[in-house]
Amino acid sequence: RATPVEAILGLGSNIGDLRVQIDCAVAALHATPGVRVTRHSAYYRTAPWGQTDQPSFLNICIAVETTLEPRTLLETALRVEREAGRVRRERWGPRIIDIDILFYGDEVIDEPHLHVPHPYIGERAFVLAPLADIAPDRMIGSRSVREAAAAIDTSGIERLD
Ligand SMILES: Nc1nc2nc(S)n(CCO)c2c(=O)[nH]1
Repeated sequence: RATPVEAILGLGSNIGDLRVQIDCAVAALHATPGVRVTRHSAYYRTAPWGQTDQPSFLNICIAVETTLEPRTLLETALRVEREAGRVRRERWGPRIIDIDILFYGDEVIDEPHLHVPHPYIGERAFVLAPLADIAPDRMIGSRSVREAAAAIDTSGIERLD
């Protein structure tokens, strides 16, 4: 596409050196032609959501300016996960790195493996907390990210300095 659009990505890791793997994934995304990282949230240590008998996660959100189409951005995220050594096993099991596309401009996309805005944003404190650092005024349904982050139980979320 000719004009860049802002996309918001969520990254998580709960195996290995969490911070190194998150930082390497961000660097790999930034090094991708057509992707420029413009904002980075704080790091959060977060209790596992979904399958809870696994190690806690490190989560962030980043904003990127991208000229890649949504499907190509998804393929880029999957490539970065593979290059970090991710082997897709259990659907919600532990992983070296997980990259979710949370928003792509204001587009609504419902295609196989590509659902944007990400369906669980409003229910996941591990997404809302870092998201509120970089996109507090984005809307999730009728609420802003800021409002949703203030309303959700963040007892399992720790902001790291
Ligand atoms: N705290 C936390 N729980 C999670 N459960 C899944 S699945 N994931 C992977 C992202 O969908 C996470 C995560 O990144 N953080």
